[in-house]
Amino acid sequence: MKQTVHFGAGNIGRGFIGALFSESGYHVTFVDIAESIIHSLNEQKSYKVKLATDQHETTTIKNVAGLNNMTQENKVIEEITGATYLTTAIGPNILPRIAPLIARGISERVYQTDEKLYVIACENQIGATDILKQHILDNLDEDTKDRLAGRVYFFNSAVDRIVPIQEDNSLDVLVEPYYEWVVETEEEIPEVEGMTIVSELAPFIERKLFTVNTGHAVIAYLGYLNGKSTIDKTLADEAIKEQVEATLKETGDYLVKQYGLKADEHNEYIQKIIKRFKNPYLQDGVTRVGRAPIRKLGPEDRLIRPATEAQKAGLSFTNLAKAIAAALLFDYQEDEEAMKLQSMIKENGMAKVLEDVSKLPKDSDITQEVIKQYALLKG
Ligand SMILES: NC(=O)C1=CN([C@@H]2O[C@H](COP(=O)(O)OP(=O)(O)OC[C@H]3O[C@@H](n4cnc5c(N)ncnc54)[C@H](O)[C@@H]3O)[C@@H](O)[C@H]2O)C=CC1
Ligand SMILES: O=P(O)(O)OC[C@H]1O[C@](O)(CO)[C@@H](O)[C@@H]1O
Repeated sequence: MKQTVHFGAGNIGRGFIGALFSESGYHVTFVDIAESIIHSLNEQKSYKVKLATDQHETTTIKNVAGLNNMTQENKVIEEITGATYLTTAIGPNILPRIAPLIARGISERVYQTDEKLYVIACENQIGATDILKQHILDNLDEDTKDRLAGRVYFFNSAVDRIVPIQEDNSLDVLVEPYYEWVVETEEEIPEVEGMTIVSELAPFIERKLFTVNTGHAVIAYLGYLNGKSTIDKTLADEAIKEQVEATLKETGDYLVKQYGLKADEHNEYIQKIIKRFKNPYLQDGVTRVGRAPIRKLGPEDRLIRPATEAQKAGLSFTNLAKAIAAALLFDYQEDEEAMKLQSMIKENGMAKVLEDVSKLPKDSDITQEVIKQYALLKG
């Protein structure tokens, strides 16, 4: 049986990427630090993926196992030597932490076999695989680096499926029915059901990140500010829905201009995404979707990049500035980044935070607009 190794046995790992590999006839080894998940995977050897629909259609995912990357390093290395694919869905901030072990696996592998290994990071970040690749290269010696060509391939990708935090401790995962996994390559690669291959990822990942993720972030931060618990409940508020649409009009104007999209088709895409957000079965918490606001306020991420690109293109960014202001007001106590952001704002002021976190010059028009919107939102 073909083998794949997937780092991150969380919501997207089990509910999306690992499930697609299993359905495509692969044995999937999940690698994670959560011992309870690893234990359950090895005990049960299967789990269920349930669709968030009226019918709750359920699929059993088989041929799965788990390894702990902290306590079973040698076994992880062994699995990497025998795998066809190595994927991650672990969170962009964690990639540097798993790169040394992946590098050790690759170092063993390239001296044992000429079989090809395909590495794909499935994270909400532009160029996530490039970033992972660089961390892996930093952990390889020159001889090993020379052996990568023709043996180890790195492809960027965009992943789109809403998988909320799961209610109980079971391995089973509730997921939305929609999914899209786009992988950038011109190589002929072994087929994986549900994987779409493109030669240029930029339009796909920007369209997804600046529609699904920007829209989601606006709902999460405004929902949080207005005391709402979930995404669907927030969208039921007409004023917030209008604000989401106004923000997606701004990202849409940039995307249409940048990638020559057809405006009416893009509007349909926006409406389709908003319909996905309304799914009442997901019960997706605003605090999950708003998680890690420092990452989300990064210069290349879902709020800042569309604002800076809109500004460069002479387009409106007022609603994006309001979304950024709402993110700066996300003071959810259980979110480490939210707490850090709040103390940074308290200590240094907003303009300095936007300079440090978002790489926006203090006197930029976006910064000035965010400060204005922040005051309006705070009331
Ligand atoms: N949940 C969703 O709807 C979507 C998530 N994504 C992206 O997928 C990635 C994963 O997200 P989720 O699955 O939602 O997160 P999650 O929190 O459910 O899963 C992450 C997993 O990584 C594990 N992990 C954390 N640190 C680790 C370490 N040092 N070593 C090994 N394992 C470690 C955790 O134990 C957890 O099982 C993120 O980049 C996210 O942006 C992308 C599209 C959809
Ligand atoms: O996973 P992140 O980057 O923290 O952000 C949450 C976002 O990602 C998703 O999990 C799916 O793309 C959305 O639910 C949401 O837009």
